Amino acid sequence: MTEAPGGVQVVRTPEALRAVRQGLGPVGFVPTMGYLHEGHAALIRRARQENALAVVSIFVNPMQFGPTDDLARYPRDLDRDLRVCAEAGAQVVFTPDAGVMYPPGFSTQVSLTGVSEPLDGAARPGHFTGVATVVLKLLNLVQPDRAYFGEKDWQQLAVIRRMVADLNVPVQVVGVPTVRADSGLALSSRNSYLGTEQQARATVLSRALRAVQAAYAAGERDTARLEQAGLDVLATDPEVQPDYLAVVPPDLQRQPTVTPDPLNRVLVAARMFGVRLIDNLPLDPADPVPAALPPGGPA
Ligand SMILES: Nc1ncnc2c1ncn2[C@@H]1O[C@H](COP(=O)(O)OP(=O)(O)OP(=O)(O)O)[C@@H](O)[C@H]1O
Ligand SMILES: CC(C)(CO)[C@@H](O)C(=O)[O-]
Ligand code: BAL
Repeated sequence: MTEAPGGVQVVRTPEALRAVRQGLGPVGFVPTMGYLHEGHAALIRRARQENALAVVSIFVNPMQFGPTDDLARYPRDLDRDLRVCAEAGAQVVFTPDAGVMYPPGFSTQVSLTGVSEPLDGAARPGHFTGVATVVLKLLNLVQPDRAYFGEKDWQQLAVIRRMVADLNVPVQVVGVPTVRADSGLALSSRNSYLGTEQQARATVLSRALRAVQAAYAAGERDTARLEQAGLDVLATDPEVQPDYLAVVPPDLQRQPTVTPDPLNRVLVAARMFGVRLIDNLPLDPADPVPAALPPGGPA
């Protein structure tokens, strides 16, 4: 165990983690892949506010990357991350090596059907198996009372809620609203691949989502026509290569028409300048996400 500037304890093994975790009050846990930004800081601050101890993990999980994904070039800066963690109030950072998480002989995978299948599940085969497997391992290692995930990764949040409910994992999953730049661009570690001008162009994603919200507010209830309102905006920039733009109910299974539900969502994934970006918004901006009705359905 080492102590970084700001008083954060850095631990790299399950044994050291168990030692710092022992005997303390409620633990809030924020799993991340590092290269932290204000979106991560919002999760960490919330974890610290609601718990005695805030633990952050930083682990670029190879299992959730496909063979053509950006594992090798994924941005990393541990010193800067430790400063963000300290400023946001984290007391412990768990940053294991891949060999600690996946020692020789590792053979287990956690796979979900249903909520993990459409959208990013279809676009990134195996991705949610990698996410579910590592998140269950991290939850077992940290044993938090609450775990915090961003709504920016809406489908991931739904997958984790489903897994936690299905496998009786004793943790409360907390979703945290997406933090955006003033331009509307959702903050994301992968934005660092883009220059300033390219980030300005990438606001086309959130503008497309808002066009769908506007069509819904104007009374449109046909899923394909709602989606077309967003696709028309994406088509204004020839750089955009959409993977999907989809209007979905809480279980993420697309239906021909929309039935009112506060968890209806519009999600987009697209490649721009060689970078894959995702974003989502509620279909009706007047709908807050109800605490008792999580994405993925009631537990
Ligand atoms: N803008 C944001 N607002 C709120 N939470 C966020 C935001 N961006 C990421 N998160 C959340 O932070 C956690 C860790 O995410 P991760 O480390 O993959 O960051 P990321 O910015 O989403 O990276 P990437 O660019 O790889 O998608 C996840 O629960 C994710 O949903
Ligand atoms: C939840 C997570 C840390 C699992 O590797 C990752 O998918 C992420 O950062 O969103
Ligand atoms: N935030 C999602 C992590 C990934 O794209 O692998």
